[in-house]
Amino acid sequence: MSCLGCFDSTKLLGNGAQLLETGSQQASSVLLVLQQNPLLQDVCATVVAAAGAIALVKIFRALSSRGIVDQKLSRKLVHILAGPGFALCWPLFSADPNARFFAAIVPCLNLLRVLALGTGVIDDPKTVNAMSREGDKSELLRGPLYYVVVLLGATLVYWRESPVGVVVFSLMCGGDGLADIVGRRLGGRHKLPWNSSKSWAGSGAMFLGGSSMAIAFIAFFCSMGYFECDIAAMALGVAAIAAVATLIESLPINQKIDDNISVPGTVALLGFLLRSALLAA
Ligand SMILES: Nc1ccn([C@@H]2O[C@H](COP(=O)(O)OP(=O)(O)OP(=O)(O)O)[C@@H](O)[C@H]2O)c(=O)n1
Ligand SMILES: C/C(=C\CO)CCC[C@H](C)CCC[C@H](C)CCCC(C)C
Repeated sequence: MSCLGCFDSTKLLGNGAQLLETGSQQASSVLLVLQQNPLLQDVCATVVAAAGAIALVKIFRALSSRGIVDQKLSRKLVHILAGPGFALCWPLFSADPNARFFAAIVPCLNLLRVLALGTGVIDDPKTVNAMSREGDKSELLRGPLYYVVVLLGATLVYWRESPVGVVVFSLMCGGDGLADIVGRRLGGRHKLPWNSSKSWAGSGAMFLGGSSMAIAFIAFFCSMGYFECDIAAMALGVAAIAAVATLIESLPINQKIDDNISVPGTVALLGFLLRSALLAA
């Protein structure tokens, strides 16, 4: 009896393998065209990063508006993920000296978005909730605004040429972001003697999270050939900077100076002073 419902699994696998081969050939030819056309490559990379930014915020807008993720946690997760997510797009851009200006378009667009949301030009309470502590749109004109400006600065000033830029966003995103999440949950009674609103657990998370993200990204960028580095010397330099930035973040000053200013500012200053350690060949 012929089995009408049966299928030739061998033929199906063969077709699948053929499809995969065709797809990879097409992908290779697209990559070849992009490599031969830096302008097109940078435009495509900008579109990918911009789309990623939109997707990230939309995901946490949906999660926080459905109550799946607490609003404060949503804000911190966007804070932790946006910066490294953006930096992971940097290798998509060409080696052209103007590539950084294309990459800078992404934080610029988000700067405009944050300004429009924070001033009410765009009325989108759910997105405001995903990026604010209490849902007050004017809050976006502080932390989130400074955050995007820092990413813009790291892109234009440091780009893929200096590990200082990596340390700047790593300590702002992976450090300060994690300090909040860990500190709120594990901070408990072990508060800092000089700041009862912050804890050893939070500061420990800031140091470990920020320095780990920085070392990981610098090792990645070194492997991409963006800059030479002696991993041991670089790790020491990162640890020293992370320790000072952690101390600054722990001070009771964030009512006067936002952490998204004090932490990156400290790193930029120390990075300049320690640039030889970070770039030791
Ligand atoms: N070193 C730290 C940092 C934060 N926290 C915990 O995280 C909460 C929020 O920390 P803070 O940095 O003040 O958060 P925000 O200012 O809201 O966050 P952002 O830096 O994004 O402005 C603190 O109240 C505290 O419970 C902590 O225990 N130890
Ligand atoms: C709530 C935030 C900070 C408060 O401390 C973070 C605000 C995030 C910005 C609105 C979005 C920034 C997007 C990046 C510039 C690009 C990300 C791209 C990537 C592919 C996710």
